[in-house]
Amino acid sequence: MRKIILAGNWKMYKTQAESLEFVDGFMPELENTPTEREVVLCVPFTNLSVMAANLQGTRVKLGAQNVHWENEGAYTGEISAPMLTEIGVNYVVIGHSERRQYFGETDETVNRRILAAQKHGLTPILCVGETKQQRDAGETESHIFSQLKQDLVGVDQSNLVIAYEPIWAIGTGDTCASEEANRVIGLIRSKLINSDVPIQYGGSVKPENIDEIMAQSEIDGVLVGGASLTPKSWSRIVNYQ
Ligand SMILES: O=C(CO)COP(=O)(O)O
Repeated sequence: MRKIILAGNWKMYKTQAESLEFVDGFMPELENTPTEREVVLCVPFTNLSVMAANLQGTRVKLGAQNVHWENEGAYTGEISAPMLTEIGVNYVVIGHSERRQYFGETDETVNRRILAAQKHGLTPILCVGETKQQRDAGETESHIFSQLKQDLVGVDQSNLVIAYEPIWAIGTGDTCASEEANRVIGLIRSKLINSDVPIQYGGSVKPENIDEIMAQSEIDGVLVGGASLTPKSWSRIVNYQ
């Protein structure tokens, strides 16, 4: 049985005070969520400690949004895996398209970050996906296969989550049709050694489309940006039908 993982990616949103307000509003909504669904919040680094303290004893798992490959060193602005595990972080988003697009992340650095995360017991959420231009040129599959080939060198597939996030569907309201997301995710699965790796869909997931997305046979969860920021929409997502 593949694990179902519903993860919110808060990106660069919420102060500590706003995070705590979210927890107060959201936790009561989790009471009826089936226990086999893993619920994760990937929050800004500055909120990890306060969230760890406030989520203690709950079923919500904590995630970070990046990790460096060295344990320590002269890498201004970076955060290492031991720094995250000390706080109680379980998951880390790696290779998000925003990091690849704005911060020079390459498949080589993505691979190094995944290996470091796994070495320290963190579960990487590897993001892959194509641009609109690549999709229009019929290069969706070749691009994603190339990302997977490079990003997964030496990676332990028993402690891994993959998120398929078509870049053109992120933050645009333009969701990838759920059947198409299902098809691409099936193709991603066909390239893996371990076919039980949970594969999420991400890109304009909302209360209005979550039921249809989760009804797809290959989709094991979602990675959600905007709609994970309010208790109301996030609770509707984790409580999908
Ligand atoms: O990038 C995403 C999650 O990592 C998706 O963002 P949105 O849900 O806001 O489209």
